Amino acid sequence: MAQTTIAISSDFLTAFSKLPRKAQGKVTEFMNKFRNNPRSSGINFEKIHDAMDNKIHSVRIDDTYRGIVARQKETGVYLLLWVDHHDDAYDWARRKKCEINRHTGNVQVYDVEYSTVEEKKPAPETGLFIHVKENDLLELGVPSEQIEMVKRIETPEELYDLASKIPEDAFEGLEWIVNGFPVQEVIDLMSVERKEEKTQDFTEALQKPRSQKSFVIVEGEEELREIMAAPLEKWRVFLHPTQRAVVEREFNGPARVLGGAGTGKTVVAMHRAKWLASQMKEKQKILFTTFTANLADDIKNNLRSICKPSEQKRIEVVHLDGWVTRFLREQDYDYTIVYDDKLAEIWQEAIDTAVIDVDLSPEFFAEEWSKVVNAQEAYTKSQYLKASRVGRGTRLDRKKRMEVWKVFEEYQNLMKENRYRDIETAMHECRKILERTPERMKYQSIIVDEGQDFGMPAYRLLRALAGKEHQNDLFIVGDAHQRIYKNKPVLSRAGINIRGRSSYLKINYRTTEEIRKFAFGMLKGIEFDDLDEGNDDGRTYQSLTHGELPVVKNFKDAREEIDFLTSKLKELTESGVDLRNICIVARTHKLLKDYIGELNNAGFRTYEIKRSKIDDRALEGVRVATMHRVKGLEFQQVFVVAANNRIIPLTAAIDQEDPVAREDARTAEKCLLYVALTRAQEATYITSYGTASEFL
Ligand SMILES: Nc1ncnc2c1ncn2[C@@H]1O[C@H](COP(=O)(O)OP(=O)(O)OP(=O)(O)O)[C@@H](O)[C@H]1O
Repeated sequence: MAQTTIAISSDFLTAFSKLPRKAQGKVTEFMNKFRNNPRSSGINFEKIHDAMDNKIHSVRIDDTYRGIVARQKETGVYLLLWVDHHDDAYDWARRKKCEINRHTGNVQVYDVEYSTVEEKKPAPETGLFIHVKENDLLELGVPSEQIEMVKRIETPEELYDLASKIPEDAFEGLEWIVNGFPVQEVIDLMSVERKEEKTQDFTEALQKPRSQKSFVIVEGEEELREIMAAPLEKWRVFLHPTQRAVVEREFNGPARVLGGAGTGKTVVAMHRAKWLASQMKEKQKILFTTFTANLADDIKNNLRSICKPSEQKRIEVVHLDGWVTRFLREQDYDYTIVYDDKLAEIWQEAIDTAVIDVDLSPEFFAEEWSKVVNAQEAYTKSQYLKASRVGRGTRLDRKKRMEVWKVFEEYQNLMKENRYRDIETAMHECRKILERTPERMKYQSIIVDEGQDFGMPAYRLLRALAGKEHQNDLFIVGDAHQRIYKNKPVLSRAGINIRGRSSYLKINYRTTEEIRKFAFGMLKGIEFDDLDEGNDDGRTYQSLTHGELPVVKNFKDAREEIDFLTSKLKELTESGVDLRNICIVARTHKLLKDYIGELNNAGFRTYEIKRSKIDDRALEGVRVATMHRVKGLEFQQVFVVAANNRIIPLTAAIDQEDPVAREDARTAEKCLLYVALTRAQEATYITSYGTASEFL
């Protein structure tokens, strides 16, 4: 007797999630029984007589519910495909086939009724896929029985209506084509993991990454319990082949993964951490680091839900500033790291103290310090005088540079006197300590999320922390389109060579295609880097879902805007949307406070998302956050409010005397809007009053 393999499909989990809680309990109970012995008599494993596929059977959950299972007898594979009321489950099952695709080698579930009832008339000239050769459709994974049906599709809407009937992977390929991508490019994308040998053995076919996008093999009781506990958190179980290809790969050195908003970069980074941890030797450790503190906490929680305790204990998750502060404290380093307002005060004092012959603003000095001194470690006068100023817009001749240096000298003195450090100088000092003590603890692997926001000192520190280049040393995910802080890294200049180890994620799992396109439109005409020396045009990128276009509204005054907002919130709650899944996003904290006041007055409880606190969805209230704080998060509905002139872009942020810095700041403001809009899963509203933002 062949060994038994039990796998659950993604669709089964979706169907399961829709059952009443009591029925879910029964299904879970059944699943345990089934896992122990699918052949036991209590399972009531029955053939469905008029089913198209003789592998498809029903199983009895209770008097009301039935599960649908495909069995390949010879291999002992059981695939749990669906669960529903008796009649509905049978209806679903009758039309289905579960097969290994002859061309792609993966397991597919699809509808065959259409191909038998359709009249055999020629496909219309206007068919969306009339230009695609039959062989190419087969290569994309369209089952031969569905070729005729696909050729008859005339509009994108017709294609979307067939989503549940076409195999998931083939549907994805067809959607890429509808969105204008060349057929060959789509075939290449879809066959990322294609192996030549084809199989008719379900056990083998389930191992293909393309099958693992839709099926998970149940290994043990604990794993089954966890899958069933959060059936809609598909990211924990099903990875896209393009995601799996970077998660489970041995890289000979640093690797970089780019991808637009919502393409699963964080998901990939987390699975990568788990995968590395699962094969690590005793005492080896992984550092998983991000730019923002609240995201690090989120990641910590999510890792807990996918990792075994033995894996978890090898992964340290901390935002890099937090790591630096802790490390320096452990070294008895007697300095406090200071930010924004405090730093601005020190710069002003340094300018006031130094007697200089140039008229430049505190912002100029701060930027020059970061972009030239810290970026190139030009900490002495002679180094600064020689340092490259490429990327700075204000020209400084040697004489002016010497004047600027006087302020830098004062700045360094003041920082020393007050026992202060800016974070980038602190990172530099961490690295120096590490270099002096090479035997000190290093990380076997480092994973970086939000890689676009780290600067050069951060990457040099990470390079030092990972030690000499080695297998799987650094794994960096990021997206320059979401750069909202001032840093701009060039990995190669920090000693991180990713050549030949670079990938793109192309599917947006979060937002609708309509929101994605609208948000991406904000960035039109801007050139973005790839965190290294190349560009990233973000072009090959699409969403899996569709919905309404973003709603853009301008009001006479703030009162009218808030009335719209509160009436919309009422409408949404009445239609069943939970306020916890809605986020109101404003450009500044001051504005946010006004909205919180207004919302509270109107009877809405609010929950503000803060810097170092996760968005705890157990707590009630409509979410409110600044644009910076929503980075990395997601909500069903997003309202970007006060999208007014002088607020987006924020005058204070773009008011820079250096022309390059000013242009960068304008780009960062657009990126902020892009980030805010792409947090939405289903709908976005952008409201303004008075004169609307010039970006709209
Ligand atoms: N393989 C997958 N299956 C199902 N859902 C997925 C998958 N990969 C990602 N997702 C979902 O897509 C959404 C976006 O994922 P994630 O936050 O990792 O993307 P990201 O690229 O890091 O986004 P951003 O850069 O916008 O912060 C999340 O809801 C995540 O659960």
